[in-house]
Order: sequence, then structure tokens, then C-alpha cells
Amino acid sequence: MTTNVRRIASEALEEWEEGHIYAESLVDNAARAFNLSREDRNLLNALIIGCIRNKSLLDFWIGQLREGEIDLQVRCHLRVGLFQLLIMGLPDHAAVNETVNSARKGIRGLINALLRRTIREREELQAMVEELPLPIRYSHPEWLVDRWTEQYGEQATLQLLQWNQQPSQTTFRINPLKPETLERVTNSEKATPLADHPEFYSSNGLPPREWIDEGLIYIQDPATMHAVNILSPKAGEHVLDACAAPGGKSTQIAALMENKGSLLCTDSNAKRLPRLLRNLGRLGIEIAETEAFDWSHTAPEKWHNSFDAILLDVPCSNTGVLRKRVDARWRMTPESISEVASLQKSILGNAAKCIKAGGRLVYSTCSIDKEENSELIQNFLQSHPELELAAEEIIHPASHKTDGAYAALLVKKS
Ligand SMILES: C[S@@+](CC[C@H](N)C(=O)[O-])C[C@H]1O[C@@H](n2cnc3c(N)ncnc32)[C@H](O)[C@@H]1O
Repeated sequence: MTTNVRRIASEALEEWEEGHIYAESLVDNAARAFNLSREDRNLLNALIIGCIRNKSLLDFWIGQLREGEIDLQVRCHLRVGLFQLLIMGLPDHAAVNETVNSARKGIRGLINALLRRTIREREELQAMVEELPLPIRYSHPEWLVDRWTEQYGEQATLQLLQWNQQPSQTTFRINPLKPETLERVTNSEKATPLADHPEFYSSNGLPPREWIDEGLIYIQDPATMHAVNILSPKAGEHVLDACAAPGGKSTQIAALMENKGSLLCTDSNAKRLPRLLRNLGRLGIEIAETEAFDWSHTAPEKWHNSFDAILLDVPCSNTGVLRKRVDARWRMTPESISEVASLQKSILGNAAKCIKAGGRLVYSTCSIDKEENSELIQNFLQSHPELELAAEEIIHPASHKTDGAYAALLVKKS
């Protein structure tokens, strides 16, 4: 029996609605379970990610095509069908036939009728989009659009919404700790250097597996580098990466330290440590140790006043990376942002005690929300006169054409 990728996509979307699994995991799990070819996997990925990214718009169109209640199973098939016909631009024949055949017999007639009507009314349906309110047109929750408009204004919000709707490209950083990287990667046609981001490259699709396995590269966005550059770790220093897993920034820190000195990598989630260790090993990092530690608790005495430099890449709402994490916009709430901000504040308070006199700490997030960034830092500094804000950087994704990020450099007075 041939694999029907549309059926797998519709079933995955139904499962996604239960709210317990990330879109990327759905793609990975299905690709493994059905032993999908690279081509089928790419199509499945495009369908699942695209339907979640455009959920409100697809549901608006479904509402135009059929009044009244539609059960979740039918809705997921329709989302997959309409995404192909109205956004992805796949040939009508393949999109309709494969999508109709992917449904169980009892609902095929309805899906067939609505997809054929979509083809007949395609121009009208597409023309309606320009008049739609932003949260539907760009498929973001209304409260989030309002929040960004308040924080950044209408123009920046519009640019951000448009940016988040574009599929992202794969980017990676080359590992300067492996001498063979220069010849193997930077001279290869499979790697295109990113302007303005030394050491970062893009590839058409996934880069060669062996580059990853041999630690020549690490898949990450150039925005991740700002926090580490501001921290500016030096060879021979004693450095802490407090929220380290899976280790992307630890590998950047170790590279800037030229693999000299010591780097303690902690994370509260012990289950994430083996992957962190594998990544450090793969990239040839010899100065790092890992340990499970929850920074919402007071740090052990031995770490107090002991680090030259600390990176706090705290858990966050992910509002700066919604283009890549398509689930996040649908799962976050204003309350969840406040909750994570309160965790961030407690992590910062405990880690700040571990900076040496004259030492430094960079607090960083991949959020662009003020509650988790500048407001939190300003509030924190009011009750911590021993610390000074030495630099602050916010990366807005649409204007920088990278992920979003925030970093604040705090220095402890000597
Ligand atoms: C943004 S991720 C870090 C990404 C990492 N710095 C990198 O570049 O690959 C945040 C990490 O913080 C960890 N974390 C969450 N709460 C924590 C806590 N209370 N103490 C320490 N780590 C925590 C999470 O398990 C997660 O691995």
C-alpha cells in the first residue's frame, strides 16, 4: 500500500490539537513510523507546519465554504486541502484527489465537494484576505497582536506578523575548534555564508549529516551569538552557562575561550544533560563539565562569588522565534508570560550571587516581550545596587532578518 502523506498530516494535526506534542515531534515521529522518503518527509513537514502557521486563516476560509459546526477530523482534512490549494499552490488535481482519498469513506463526499468549491471560488477567497483583521490574516492570537502593537507600534507589529508567516531557512555555525572545518565546510558549495554574521552559513535543506556528526557545525540561528558576544568569555576564565541544554551557546562560549579555562554547564532538566554532553563531545570541547541544577533554588555556597562570567539563557515565552516554533503562539497566554517572567526573575536572583566581584553576567532570552526583558532587568536592578547595566541589546526579527533575542550585560561592582 502506498503512503498517503495527506492522511498522516491530517491525523497529526488532530493529535496536535490535544496540546501535548510539538509540531516538529509530530513530523519526526511520523517520518520514523512510516519510514518516509526524504521527499515525503519534506511534504509532510510543509503540510503540518504550514497548517499550524496559517490556522486562523484556513479556518476563516473553511467558515466561508460551509456554515455550521464541523468536526475536528473533517476540519483537519480541510485545513490540509485548503493549505495546498490556496497557500502552497500545489496542482489542483493532486491536492484534491490525494486529500479526498486520505479521508475515511463517510466524509469523503463532503471534503470533495468543499475542495472543488474552493477551486471554483479561489480568486474570491484569496481576495478576501486583504480585508481581514491582522490576527486572522496572519494567524496569531488577538491578544498577542494587541500586546505587540502596544509595545512596538503598528508598523513593527505588521512586519513581525509577516516575518513569522515565512518559512525559515536552515542556518548553522561552523566550529572553529575543529581545524578541518575550514576546508570541509567553508569551501563547500553546500554552505552559503550569511552576510553580516561571521561563522554562520545557510544550506539548501539540511546540511550534510557528517558535518553535524563530526562536530564541524552546529545548527543554530545567528541571533544566538549576540548574548555570547556581549559576555565575551576569555581563555582561562571560570565561566558558568546556567541554563545550558542542549548546549548551543555553551559551544560558542568554549570556542571564544579557545578551549582554555573552565566552563560549568548546568540545567534543571537532568534528562537534557546527555544530549548536552553529546553536543559538547561532538564539537571537541574539553573544558566543560555538566551538572543538573535548578536555579530557582539558592546556589550551593561553593559557587557564590566564584565565576568570572555567567550566561543565563533563561527559559522564555519564545516570542522572538515564532517563525520557527509554530506551536508557541497558540499555546502561550498573557498569564504564561507572567509565570515565566517570575521564574526568570528567581533564576537571575540566585545566579547573580555567583558572580565574582568585577565579574559579569549576561541575561538572555529568545523573547521580544518587555515583561521578560527590559522591564524585568530594570526592576531587578532597583533592588540590586551591586550590579550595573553595562549593555543591552534587543534583536527584532523582521528588521534583523534573524530570530529575535534579548541580552543584558550586568557587571558586579568590585
Ligand atoms: C532557552 S533554553 C537554553 C538553550 C541553551 N542555552 C542553548 O543555547 O542551547 C533554556 C534551558 O533552561 C532550562 N531551565 C529551565 N528552568 C531552569 C531552572 N530553573 N534552572 C536551570 N535551568 C532551567 C531548560 O531545561 C532549558 O534547557
